[in-house]
This record gives sequence, C-alpha cells and structure tokens, in this order.
Amino acid sequence: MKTTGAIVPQAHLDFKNKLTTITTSNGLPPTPIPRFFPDGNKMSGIGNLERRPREKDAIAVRNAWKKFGKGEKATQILSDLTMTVKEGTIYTLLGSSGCGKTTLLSCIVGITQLDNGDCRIFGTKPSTPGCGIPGPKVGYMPQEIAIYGEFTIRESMLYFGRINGMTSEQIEERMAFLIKFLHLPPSHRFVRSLSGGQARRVSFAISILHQPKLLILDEPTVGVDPILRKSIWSHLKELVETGRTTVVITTHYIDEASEANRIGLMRNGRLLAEDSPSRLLNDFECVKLEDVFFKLCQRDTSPGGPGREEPIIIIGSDISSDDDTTDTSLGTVSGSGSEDSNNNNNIVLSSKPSVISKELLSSTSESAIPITFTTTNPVHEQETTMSPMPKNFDHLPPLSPAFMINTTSSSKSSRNSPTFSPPPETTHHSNSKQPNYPSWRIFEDFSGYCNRMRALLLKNFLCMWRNIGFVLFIFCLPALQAVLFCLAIGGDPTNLPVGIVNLEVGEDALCVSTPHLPCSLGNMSCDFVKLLPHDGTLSINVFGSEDEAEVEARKGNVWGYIVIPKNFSEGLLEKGTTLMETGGVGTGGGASLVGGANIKMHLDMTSQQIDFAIQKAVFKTFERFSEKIMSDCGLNETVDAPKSRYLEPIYGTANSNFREFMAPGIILSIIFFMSVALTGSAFITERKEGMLKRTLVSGVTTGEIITAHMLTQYVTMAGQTLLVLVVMIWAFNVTIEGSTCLAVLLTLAQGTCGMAYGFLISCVCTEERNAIQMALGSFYPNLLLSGVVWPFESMPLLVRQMAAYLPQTMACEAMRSIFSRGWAFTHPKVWSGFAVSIGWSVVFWILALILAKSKKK
Ligand SMILES: Nc1ncnc2c1ncn2[C@@H]1O[C@H](COP(=O)(O)OP(=O)(O)OP(=O)(O)O)[C@@H](O)[C@H]1O
Repeated sequence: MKTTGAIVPQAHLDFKNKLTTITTSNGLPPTPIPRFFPDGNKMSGIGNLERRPREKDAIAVRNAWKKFGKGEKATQILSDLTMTVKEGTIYTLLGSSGCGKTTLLSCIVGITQLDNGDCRIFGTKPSTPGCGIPGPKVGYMPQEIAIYGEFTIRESMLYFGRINGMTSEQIEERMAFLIKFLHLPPSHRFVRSLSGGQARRVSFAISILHQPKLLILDEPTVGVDPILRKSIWSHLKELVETGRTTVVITTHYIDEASEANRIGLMRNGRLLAEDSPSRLLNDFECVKLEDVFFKLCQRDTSPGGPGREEPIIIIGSDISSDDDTTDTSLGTVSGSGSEDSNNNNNIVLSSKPSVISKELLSSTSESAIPITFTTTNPVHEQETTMSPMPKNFDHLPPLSPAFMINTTSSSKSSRNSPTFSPPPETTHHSNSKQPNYPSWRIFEDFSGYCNRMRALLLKNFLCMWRNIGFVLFIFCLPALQAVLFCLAIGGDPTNLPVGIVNLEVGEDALCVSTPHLPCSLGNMSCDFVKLLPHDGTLSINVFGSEDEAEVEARKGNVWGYIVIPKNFSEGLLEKGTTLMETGGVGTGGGASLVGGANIKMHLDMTSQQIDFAIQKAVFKTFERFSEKIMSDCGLNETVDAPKSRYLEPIYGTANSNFREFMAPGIILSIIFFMSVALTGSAFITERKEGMLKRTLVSGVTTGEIITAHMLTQYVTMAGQTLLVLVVMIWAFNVTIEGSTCLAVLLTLAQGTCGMAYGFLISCVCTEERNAIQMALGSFYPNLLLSGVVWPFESMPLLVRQMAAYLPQTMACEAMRSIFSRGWAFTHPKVWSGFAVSIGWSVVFWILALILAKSKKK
C-alpha cells in the first residue's frame, strides 16, 4: 500500500467535528444528528463551535451561505457549504469553473464576508483580533499573477515580505533559497519580462516567502506545464511535511488532485464529497477521480438528485493516516483502502463517508436510523449503535442521489430546489457574521503599521520611478493644460475682417490719396477711418456701396460693415457747434445735419465675443476721433458733455479680461479631475490585477492603502499645483493679490476631494472604461455649473441654488477671491470654499467606504 507521506499523524485524532445529518423525502424538516465527541459528550448545533475551539482544524467552514447581488438578481454562490481542513495537510478543492471556489477562499482569508454560516481558521474567525488572517499567518496566491510588472523579482519579494513583517535580511535569505529551489530567473529580472510560467512561479514564491501557517493557492497550476506542476506539488508536499503548513489549493485538473491528502469536490456552491483520494476511489469503485466526480455530478443533477425529494445522508468523514493508498501517478489508486471499507455493517466516520440507500431510508423512521460510528483511532474508539449501511453503490437506484458529506442541517430549500436560498437571518447562524475589518488594527501594532506604510510608500514611489516618463507627463499635464487655457481663452480677438463704406469720400474710402486738412468739411471721415485699425482688432475691407458690403457679409467674408454717411463732416461740425452754444447740453437743433454725423454698423451677431470686440473697437475709435476733431476745431475747451467716468477699480484691473475670471476655477478643475483620474485608475488597476486582494490578504488595511496613496498623490499634486501657478503667474501675468500659500492649500483641498471622488468611482466601477465614463459624465456638469467658465449669477435661480453646493462652486469663488481680491482665510467666501471641499471629501470617502464594505459582504 502506497502512502503519500503527506498525511499528518494527528489528523485522525480529531473527530470532534462530525456534523451528521439525515434528511428524508417525507417532507419532514431535516433532523440534525448530534455530534459525537471522544469524551462522550453529545453536542449539536453550530453554537458548540463557539464553546469548543478545535485546535486540529486549520479551517472549519460550517453551513456557509454566500450570494452576490440583491433581490431577484442575486446569485447564490455558496449554499450551505461545510468543509474541514486539518492542520498540516494538503486539501484540494476541485470543481468546475464558477462553482464558487474563489469565493470560498476569499471568505476563508477574510476579505469577503459570509452571509450566513461560520468560518474558523485555527479556531478563530478571520479578521478578528489576533487571528492573523488576513495577515502574515496566511500566504495567498490569487488566480491572477498579482505582481507589479514594473518591479523586479527582488523588489516584488521585498514589498510582499515587508508587508508580512519580514526584515530585509530575512527576505534576502528566503529569496536566495526560493530562487534556487523554484528555479526562478535571477532576481534583477523584471516581472513583465518573465514568461507566464516564470511569473506564476514567482507569484507562488511570494505566497510562501514568509513561511505562512496557512497557504491558500487559487489555481496555481493553470496554464503551467506538467513539469512545473509536478515541481509545485512536490514543494507543497515538502512544505506540509517539514513546515507543518496547511495548504488549500483549487484546481480544475482532476488528475493532480489525487496528490492531496484530502479532496473537496465542489459543485454549485456545495461540497458533494470530501475525503481522501483513495477513499473516494474505493467508495465509488472508480479508478479515476474524474469518474468519482462524474458519478457525483450525475447524482447531483439527476431528476432524483439532492433537493428533489430524495433521501440524502450527509455524513462527515475524517482524514486517517492509515489508508492513504493514493498512487501519486495522477488519478489512479492502488490498494483497496482501509480495512473498514470491507465492513458493510459499520460506517467508519474517520475513514470514509457512507451511503444510505433510498430503499433503506424509506424502510426506516428518520429519527430511528441506527448507525454505528467507529473510530479507527484506538485511543478514542467508541461506538454508537446505528443501522448497518450498505456501502456498495450498486444498491442505489440508478442516478439516485444518496451521497453528500460534511454538511449539517441544511435548510429544506437547499435540497428541494435547484435554487438554493439561505436560512433566514434569525436562525442559529445569525450571530455568526464575521466582524468588520477592525480599524483599530492601525494602533494594534505600531511598528507593524510603520513597516506596512513604509512598504506601501516605497512601492508607490517605485511604481512612479519605474514609469518616470509617464509621471513627468502627469506632473506637467496640468501646466500644459494651463498654457493651452491661457493661449486659447480670455484673449481679445484680433484681425477681424470688417467692411467700410465711406460715402463721404467715395472710392478712396481709406483716404489714401485724399489730402488731410484738419477740421475741414468733406473729409473728416478720413480721420475716423485711419484710426479704426489702430489696436489690431479690426482688419478693414473697403466696399464701394452698402449692397456690395452686405453681399460679402452674407457670404461670411467679413463680420459686418460700417457706413459713413455722405454729409458726415457737416453733421459733426453742426453737432459740435450746438454743444458749444448750449454749454454742452445740446438742444437737438439742426437735426438733419446732426443726424449726418451718425455712423451705422451692420454686423453678423452670431458670435457674441466677436461682436463685442468689434463694437468696442469702433466705440473706442470714435472716442479718440471725437477728441481729435474737438481739438482740431478748437471745441474741447468749451464743451463739457455729460459723461460717465470709471474710477480706479475697487478690485481687479480696469482692463481685466476673461482669462483672469476663469483662471482660478480652471486651476481647481484641472487638479480636481487629475486626482479623480489618477486615484480611480490606480485602484481599479490594482484590483483587476489582483494586487489589491493580495495586499489585503497580507494584512494591510484599506485605511493603510488609502493613506499611502494619498501621501503619494499629495506629492504629485503639490508638484502639479506649483507648476500650474508658475505658468499662470509668470508666463501669462495672472496675478494673485492674496496669499499664494492659501491658494495652494485650497488647490490641495480640492485635490483631496478629487481623490475621494476617484476612490468612490473605483468602488462603483469594476472596469476602467466605466470609470472614465463616470468621470467624464460628472466633469462637464461640474465645470458648467460651478461658475468656472461663466458667472454663476447668470444661471436661473433654481439652478443657482442647486449649483451653489457642488464640490467646486464655492471653492472656485474662494479661489477667485484670493486671486483677484486678495481676501484672507477669515473672509466667509474663502473659508466656505475650504469647508465645502473638506465636506465633500468626507461625503465621498464615507460613500466609498460604505460601498467597499457592502461589496466585501
Ligand atoms: N463580486 C462578485 N459579484 C457578483 N458575482 C460574483 C462576484 N464574484 C464572483 N461572482 C460569481 O460567483 C460565481 C463563482 O465565482 P468564483 O470565482 O468563486 O468561481 P470559481 O469556482 O473560483 O471559478 P473559476 O474556477 O473559474 O475561477 C461566478 O458565477 C461568478 O461570476
């Protein structure tokens, strides 16, 4: 008889955890069979797990229920699953894709919560104080490679070693051993340059780097060549033999499962069977585990399968070291199993699961089925009278389900319906919810906290350094955007083509050949025309008639045209004289002539800004022209026409432009949305590639990850803010009347708000593209409603009332007040900008954490 040699002698001593249930088809509720303990105690109900910690169980999952989603869309993933993994053994979880293996492992390592049921790791619930899981007690290899591609093998090991509390020396020592042992490439090789198999081996090496007590490997051999698979398995066996590590490994490959001490055959969120490979093969009289699984599946899906009014016996079995007859040549077994297997009158709990046939059950009252339990351990041998059980499967009707193991009292629905539903919250499981991840862990071990923070920060900065080109681009991007903004927005339009029809001088509209005589009748329009393009706003095109000019304007060749009437000079002089006689008041006398002084403008009004620019240029020209004529004709001394005059501005400059209005809001918007993008994408990428999960399983808290990200992000943000300000102030003369420091702090507050929003987005979206859509979807409403591009006061009252409380509205006004008015923090408009930024940050963080927590559930 061959043995795997990997079975731990103590394993068979423990049979306290038998959870035995018989269910019948007679419509009665399932009757839990009491658990039997070596000391003769009978205990039933899951509550006993609380009172009797079972040291020999590395993992004890009892009646686990887990679903994803809510209401009708909810998908039941784990349905009343019970599983036991003994310390110092290899347990293979075998099941088809999507049956819930990864979900189960996530619950075991404490990063997902069960809806119902109980999970104990080394006697304590995951995520409880002192459990060490998540934490250094567990080594976890997710399905994904889950290593940073831009790191070398050495840097990857340093990172994961540090967060698991190892010193640099310990890591170097272990690394040297693992590189040799697992035939890894040299430690300076970058992970992204490794082949798939090499990367998988590195990932495996990382999971065992800190020699964890419990090793959880999620499909470590997928896509791995047979030689590497063998070497992984031989190493696992060595770990179990030498280090007393407990290994749980999931796989799709049935052949390699036979290498384990115990196999759990999983289907649709339940364990169909759980036992050593040899016993499974013996009991099912198969030569291959594949056939066992096939038989189980067939029974499970048959019309009379579990949950279809068929009798089911659910009996716990245990590991025994004495009958491991597994032939390690993948999937076949030599020997006949334990002696007990020949004893048809007894069910030997510690050696094999047993079967109760439909016929037998129907002939026996469910509560009175006598079963004999015999332990193979001489020390604890005891007997309880029960009925003899036929072991032979031939006794079963074809496709009859009669075999499930290691499950306790399932809810009726779990068997009677293909859609499993968990028991109500008020059942005996209701108090078994795992506690939330304890935030006090931060203070529990300060040096551990410092180690983890150091590792996280080093990792973040190393990631930045490895992507230095990209990082520099990210640093400069806001400044680049600011440059583009300053170049494109707020300047005055120039060289606008405008037509002129000068009816006073005819063809020579620009008076090129007309002699200029000051204050002379007949050519005063020449002074006006010559002044028109003085500031470069207008580019004058001459037309002979109004009709000709209109045609060109309608074609879009000019923005409009100006018409100077034929008797322009006479009208002007008449007007000037009248003003002089009336002391500047004017009486309206000589109406026809005065009317002749009026020039006409006919404009294309489709662009408000261009229209304003043309009107402003024409009015300014006319003002200068009037002053010149008055001076030439000696009228300026006597005429003091009523005027409105602008005094020195209270705030801002007399010639302020739109850029000055927009710049403060634009700075905040750029930094805000850069933070959203960087934070959102960082978390989504880490989660998708499995790094986040792996880091969390190593015991790093969400709070620590966020803190490290924020510190890294602040460095980036500070650089970005300073660059933007430098560009705006020095290159584009944007002035800051108030404190630059206050402006920087407000920008950082907005960046923090952006980070929080980015984190929220990363919690809502699983894919980058969805995150981008969400960020873009909020970018424009925010930009438009926050008063960044247009005065907030121009919005309808209702919109204003809503927009006032957006994350950037008050901050934008505060920034403008600091920039243009020089107000200090004490001014309500300034501190309210800070308050709203901080308030929204808190709201976003809270929402994100609630969402993250609900996803963990
Ligand atoms: N967060 C989630 N939200 C919704 N459904 C989920 C989630 N995680 C897993 N599932 C679903 O739960 C089911 C079980 O997934 P799980 O990853 O546990 O299966 P698995 O047995 O590990 O599959 P595989 O062997 O292919 O990795 C799948 O149908 C999957 O789509």
